[in-house]
Amino acid sequence: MTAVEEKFSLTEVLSSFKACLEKENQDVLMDYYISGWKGLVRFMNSLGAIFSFVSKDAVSKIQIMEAFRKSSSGDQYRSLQSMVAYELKAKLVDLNKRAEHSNSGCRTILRLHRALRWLQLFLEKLRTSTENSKTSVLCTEAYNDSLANYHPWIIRKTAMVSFYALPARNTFFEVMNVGSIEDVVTMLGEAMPYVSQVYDITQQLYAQHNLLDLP
Ligand SMILES: CCCCCCCC/C=C\CCCCCCCC(=O)N[C@@H](COP(=O)(O)O)[C@H](O)/C=C/CCCCCCCCCCCCC
Repeated sequence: MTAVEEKFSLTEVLSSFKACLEKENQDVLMDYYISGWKGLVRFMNSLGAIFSFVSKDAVSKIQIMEAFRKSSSGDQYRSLQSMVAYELKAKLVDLNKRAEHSNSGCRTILRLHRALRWLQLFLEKLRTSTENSKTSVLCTEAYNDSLANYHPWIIRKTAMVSFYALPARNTFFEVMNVGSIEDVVTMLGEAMPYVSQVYDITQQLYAQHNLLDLP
């Protein structure tokens, strides 16, 4: 690692999800949402090449959202709420089948939003796990209760196989770069409510606009 290369700390990554939440009106701010995902991808890349098929997909979705933010309509993508209002009003979302607007912001964020549910479940399982818990089992359970419901058979099988390559619980805690196991458990207990809040607000926003099944 070079001097300028920062060591990954899960605390900083999860703090992006806290920063996402705008105080006054509970808007979910896009730049922090993207920044949280970028940090998670960095973590996943540090786990080895076997997860590159997952990180490539996450990266391509992050890039779609960054491009929207940098475009001439960038202000409309300031928050998830403003994005939904703008794209729906301008008819920029394919509601029934992928066609003209195959990579709308709404559908792209929906994929990340579903993955956030996996993260929420997985981190909660890690937080409450015991010394003998297997990370592959925790990850599989979290995946089956979330993302797997949206993935075709081939992706599900590939994902399941890759979970066996996850490091052991202790190594996982070390890579998080937070401190002792007790420190990790405390940090997760403090940070996860913000991730859950971001998830819940997004879920409510998408439900309110019937966007939870975008193709
Ligand atoms: C220990 C603490 C930190 C944990 C940090 C984990 C870091 C996780 C980073 C990213 C998570 C995964 C993001 C995956 C996004 C998947 C979005 C998706 O569902 N895409 C599919 C649908 O997209 P469209 O085709 O409709 O555009 C796409 O088909 C998926 C392709 C890739 C396979 C996704 C498998 C997901 C497995 C999730 C578990 C990752 C395990 C990482 C273990 C740490």
